[in-house]
Amino acid sequence: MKIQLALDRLNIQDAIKMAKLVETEIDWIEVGTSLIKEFGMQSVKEMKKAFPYKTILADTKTMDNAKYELEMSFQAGADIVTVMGTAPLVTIKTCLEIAKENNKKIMIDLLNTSEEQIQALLPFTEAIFCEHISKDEQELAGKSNVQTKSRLKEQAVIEVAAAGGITLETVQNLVEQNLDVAIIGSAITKAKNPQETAENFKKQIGGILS
Ligand SMILES: O=C(CO)[C@H](O)[C@H](O)COP(=O)(O)O
Repeated sequence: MKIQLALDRLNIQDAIKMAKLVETEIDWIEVGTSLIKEFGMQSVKEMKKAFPYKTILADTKTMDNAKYELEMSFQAGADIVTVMGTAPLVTIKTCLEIAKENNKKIMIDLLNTSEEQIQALLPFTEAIFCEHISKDEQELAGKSNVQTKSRLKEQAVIEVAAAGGITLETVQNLVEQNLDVAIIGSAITKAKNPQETAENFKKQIGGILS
């Protein structure tokens, strides 16, 4: 399982510093929606410049304007861009086309996506699917990833990620389900010792698989 470091609610320089601290323990770097909203595509450009050999995910959470938003993100240096599963199918299909033209990928964020829509999306096997519990659901409705039981891998040959409040304790649940990407934000970025925490995540994931 890969670790995607989610960088949110930081300025660009602090986000780069955080990623440098844990660079060797993580696989992909996510430029979080909050950075993109606050600093625009500059945040993606600077992250790619600082980490040219890492996979950079731009968490644009695209809902519309697929061609414009994806081309802009890929030009800025993103390797993967997110689109919401609740977006119209034509938007998601266009995201896939633009990603293919650029030899890049998309991640479909399934936050609040109906079962019917998920079934319509499963044939898009080139995409990565993300089971996501939002900040508001975590903080205001008491949901956590320890409850996530993804059925996606039983239904299609796809890469599946999980996001939302993942901790050293709850990551085991994802490993046991054979998920492909653990998206981890605050458990690392807000830790007293981010480097040690990232190392522990890596050990935890590696330890269970070996
Ligand atoms: O997409 C996000 C917020 O919308 C975050 O990337 C995701 O929730 C991971 O961060 P954390 O581990 O802090 O929940």
